Amino acid sequence: MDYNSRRAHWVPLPSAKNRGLRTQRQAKHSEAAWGSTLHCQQSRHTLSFKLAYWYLKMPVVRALTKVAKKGLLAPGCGCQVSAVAVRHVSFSPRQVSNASDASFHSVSFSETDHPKVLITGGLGQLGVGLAKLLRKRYGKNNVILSDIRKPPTHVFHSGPFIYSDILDYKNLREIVVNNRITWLVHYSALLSAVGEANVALARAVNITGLHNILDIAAEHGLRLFVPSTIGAFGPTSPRNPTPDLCVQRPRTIYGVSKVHAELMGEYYHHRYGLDFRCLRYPGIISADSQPGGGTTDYAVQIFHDAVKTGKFECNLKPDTRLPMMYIDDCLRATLEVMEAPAETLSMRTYNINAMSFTPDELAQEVQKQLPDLQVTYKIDPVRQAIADSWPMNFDDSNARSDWSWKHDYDLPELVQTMLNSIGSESQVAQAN
Ligand SMILES: NC(=O)C1=CN([C@@H]2O[C@H](COP(=O)(O)OP(=O)(O)OC[C@H]3O[C@@H](n4cnc5c(N)ncnc54)[C@H](O)[C@@H]3O)[C@@H](O)[C@H]2O)C=CC1
Ligand SMILES: CC(=O)[C@H](N)C(=O)O
Repeated sequence: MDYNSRRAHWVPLPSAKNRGLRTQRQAKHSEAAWGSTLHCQQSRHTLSFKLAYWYLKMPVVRALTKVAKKGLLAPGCGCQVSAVAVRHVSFSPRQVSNASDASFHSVSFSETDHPKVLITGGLGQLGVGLAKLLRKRYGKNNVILSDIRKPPTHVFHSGPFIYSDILDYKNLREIVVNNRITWLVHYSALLSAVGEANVALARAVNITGLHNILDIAAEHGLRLFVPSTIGAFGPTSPRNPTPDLCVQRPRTIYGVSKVHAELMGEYYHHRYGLDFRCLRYPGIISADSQPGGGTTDYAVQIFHDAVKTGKFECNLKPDTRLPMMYIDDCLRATLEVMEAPAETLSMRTYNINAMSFTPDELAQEVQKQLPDLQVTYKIDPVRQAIADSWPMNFDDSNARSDWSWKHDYDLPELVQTMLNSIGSESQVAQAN
């Protein structure tokens, strides 16, 4: 499906004619200039010229180039320059033409049935759980977790793990090529609160890193999943509920980087046929993995503190309403949207939702199970300002109608599941 849908969605370069060119000779020069502009734009990325050299040296690509050149230089029949020829000769999001991708990296139907998945930033709150789910479905060795951190022993022994820094383009490409990756799940990011504490790093990881990912995915014909977030909206967005399409003016570097990711992914989809898929996650709540420095982290911490100490100090005001989701729903949604036939996706970026609550409502639900829990409030002004600019309720009707998204966990099930899980963990810890 991938390769065919890429072809179907592929949008050609503006033809020489459209760019107001008169002769084929000019057309040829213009194509070269267009290509070199792209190359110049990429000049900050190391290896660009080396790769262009490598590309020209490859015999099959060279042959394709010849054929394409013939197309461009064909006698003046009045025909428009062939889109395919243009694509073969000069065009690439980074440095390798899509034509060569089609020849060397196209995803066959059988590979699509059993994707070979790479997860970046896989040691955070969500990656290990996603790897577990995908490995169940596609086989242990078909899902590679990666991160820049050292994996804990149980993760290291649970399936393939590899070091990958998304800021290192060459390292990423090597992993994708050597492991014949067909799907890329891009989880690396700095979340909202840590992002505000280190804007330069957040910009590098969330924006420059994403550029590497997009180019790798486009060059190698990968299906690419990049999560977005409720944080991609801001104070001028409608907040109750927030639809898929509306004003997006976030006030955090995290939110800005995620809007950038949504737009770049959709642009690459329309421009190069990249099979980009994106879900805007609410705050995700999980028992056996810790959140990585976000605004919604309180909704995880309350469970641990309730079980361990019976006391919880909340860093958001009691009436701060935010959309939330249990991790199993989030991971299943990710799998479902990745498996959804392309024709069911009327959009490439969808809101998904499950529930919406305030710290006070969450505390009351926990107190139904643990009546002695004491909750106090000590507001973190940074997190509070962020939360006040985010959606209170999320409209995910498009996901529900297009690819049948449906959540399983509401607030009572979430609380019960979290307490059971953390309770049994702490019993095991005490027994040891
Ligand atoms: N957890 C949540 O509530 C939500 C998460 N998301 C998105 O889902 C994705 C995964 O989220 P989490 O697992 O919660 O994030 P996390 O913060 O727990 O994990 C992110 C991972 O990225 C890694 N990383 C940082 N710099 C890197 C680099 N240069 N190269 C490779 N990896 C690097 C970190 O080591 C970390 O393990 C993120 O993109 C996040 O924005 C979106 C909405 C909600
Ligand atoms: C909702 C998110 O994207 C994340 N959990 C955060 O709070 O930053």
